[in-house]
Amino acid sequence: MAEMDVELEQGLKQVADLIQRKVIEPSKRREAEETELSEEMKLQHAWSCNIERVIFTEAQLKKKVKEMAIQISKDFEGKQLLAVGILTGAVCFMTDLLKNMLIPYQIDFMSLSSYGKGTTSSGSVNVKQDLSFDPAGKHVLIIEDLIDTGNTLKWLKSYLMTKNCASVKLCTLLDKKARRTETDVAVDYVGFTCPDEFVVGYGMDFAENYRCLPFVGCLKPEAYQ
Ligand SMILES: O=P(O)(O)OC[C@H]1O[C@H](OP(=O)(O)OP(=O)(O)O)[C@H](O)[C@@H]1O
Ligand code: HPA
Repeated sequence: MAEMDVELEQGLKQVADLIQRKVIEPSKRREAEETELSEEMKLQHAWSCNIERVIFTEAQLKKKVKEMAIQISKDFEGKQLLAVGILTGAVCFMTDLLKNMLIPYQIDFMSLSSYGKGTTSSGSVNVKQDLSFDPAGKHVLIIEDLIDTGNTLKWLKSYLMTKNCASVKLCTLLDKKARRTETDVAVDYVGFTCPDEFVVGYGMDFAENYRCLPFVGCLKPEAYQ
């Protein structure tokens, strides 16, 4: 069995054991059965054992995303909005953001990568999947989970400029300002400034894991080894 599968298996056993031993209260078990997992149970989630610290809780994310959706809806009112999500990290943020929008929009995706399995940018952007239709004439809103060096965004903005879009704006949930090397790229909507740590959860990964966590946190050093 792969190392991560063993960890997952162990995590699930821990949760089952806590329920069996009634460490988790019956009322909370009922909540879990009704699909609204309690905060404690979420922290017991299989991969949460590798989390050193929760940086943004689910409640904080929910509130911020709603505020952002309202602001964006006001700014794009009356415009043909095309929301372009950058796979894969932005999926959780994007779906929550769009669910809270008050105006109509179209959706498309691009898949880009510059991190691979590590925690540092390779510096070059790899297009794994391009837009599926022509964005010409549309007001494009790029939706990112996180801006780190700014390399991906700089490349993306100049790429979309060649497509005759009416405008190109950028929205990100997290901005790691301290790590920016591309300082001349404007970010139009930012959820939170992110500490200079490698973060996971709410769509963000380390080697494709942890995207499923409902909060944003940083990993224990041993989880990288
Ligand atoms: O500002 P930068 O240094 O360019 O980093 C930001 C990019 O890195 C992350 O994607 P990643 O390559 O990790 O792919 P993923 O979304 O599939 O996890 C993130 O979603 C951004 O697209
Ligand atoms: N977490 C996940 N993916 C990333 C990060 C991060 O902190 N920085 C750039 N890509």
